[in-house]
Amino acid sequence: MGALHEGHLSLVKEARSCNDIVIASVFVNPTQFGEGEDLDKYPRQLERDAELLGDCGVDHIFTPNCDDMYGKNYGTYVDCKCFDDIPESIARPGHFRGVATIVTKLFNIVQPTNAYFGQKDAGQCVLIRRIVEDLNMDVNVVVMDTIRESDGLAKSSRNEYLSESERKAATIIYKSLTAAKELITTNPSASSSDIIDVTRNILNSEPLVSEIQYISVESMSTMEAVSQPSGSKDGTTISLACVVGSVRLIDNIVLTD
Ligand SMILES: Nc1ncnc2c1ncn2[C@@H]1O[C@H](COP(=O)(O)OP(=O)(O)OP(=O)(O)O)[C@@H](O)[C@H]1O
Ligand SMILES: CC(C)(CO)[C@@H](O)C(=O)[O-]
Ligand code: BAL
Repeated sequence: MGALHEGHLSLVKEARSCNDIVIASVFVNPTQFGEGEDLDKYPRQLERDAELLGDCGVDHIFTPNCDDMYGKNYGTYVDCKCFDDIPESIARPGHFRGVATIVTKLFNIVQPTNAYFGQKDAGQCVLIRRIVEDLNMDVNVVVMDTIRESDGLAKSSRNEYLSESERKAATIIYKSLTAAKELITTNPSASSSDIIDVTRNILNSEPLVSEIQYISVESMSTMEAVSQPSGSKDGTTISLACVVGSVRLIDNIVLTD
């Protein structure tokens, strides 16, 4: 969606090193924003983005406007029902419908061999793999690790909204996730509810965390909640969404592979 940072550029660089032609899309997709969310204030800096993408050797930048993507009579949406109950979907109703729709449109327009996404948006990655499978799309989905600031905060375009004190406070997110990882490392049979309690207590220790929307331990391949990571046949992640000051941030880390 633009306002590019090293997280986005890591996807572009990997694409550049593995493909003949690289196309980057920059589009702030209105259908994935709910009412009262930050669609209008989302940072838009196309000139700077184009320079950064050029420096990474991108061949083409696709920057449609809203009318190009959703004309007057637009009426088709991709709705992945099995995603309705995951916490990010409950926190942002309609979000994944917007994501599934725009990604389907981008895939149809660009017809990529490989498409690159970031693990930071864990639910999005699982959703995209799901629509590719369900709708028989001939695209290889590649998921890249989350790129972080030196203090652990996941890079995000929304970090720009944080004041100085909120930016410092936001480091609690990664601290709380690494504490969860430590617990499962020292006690492999820990239950998800114990892991979530540890994470929640650490987040609650930071006064600038004004709301915890969810903390969940889930299967990495389906995003379904698991009650005990060691009992899961899949790898598991812990994901959370919280509000620092008035800025909503998400993050996740792998608990078990
Ligand atoms: N820190 C990061 N590390 C790796 N990939 C990332 C990172 N941040 C974003 N991405 C990936 O870049 C792609 C485009 O993301 P998008 O344009 O929505 O940016 P964003 O930084 O996730 O925005 P925001 O966090 O403000 O929602 C997505 O696949 C996303 O997962
Ligand atoms: C789905 C997406 C990757 C399409 O560019 C983007 O809109 C995003 O990260 O939400
Ligand atoms: N990558 C997530 C975009 C969003 O928050 O809408």
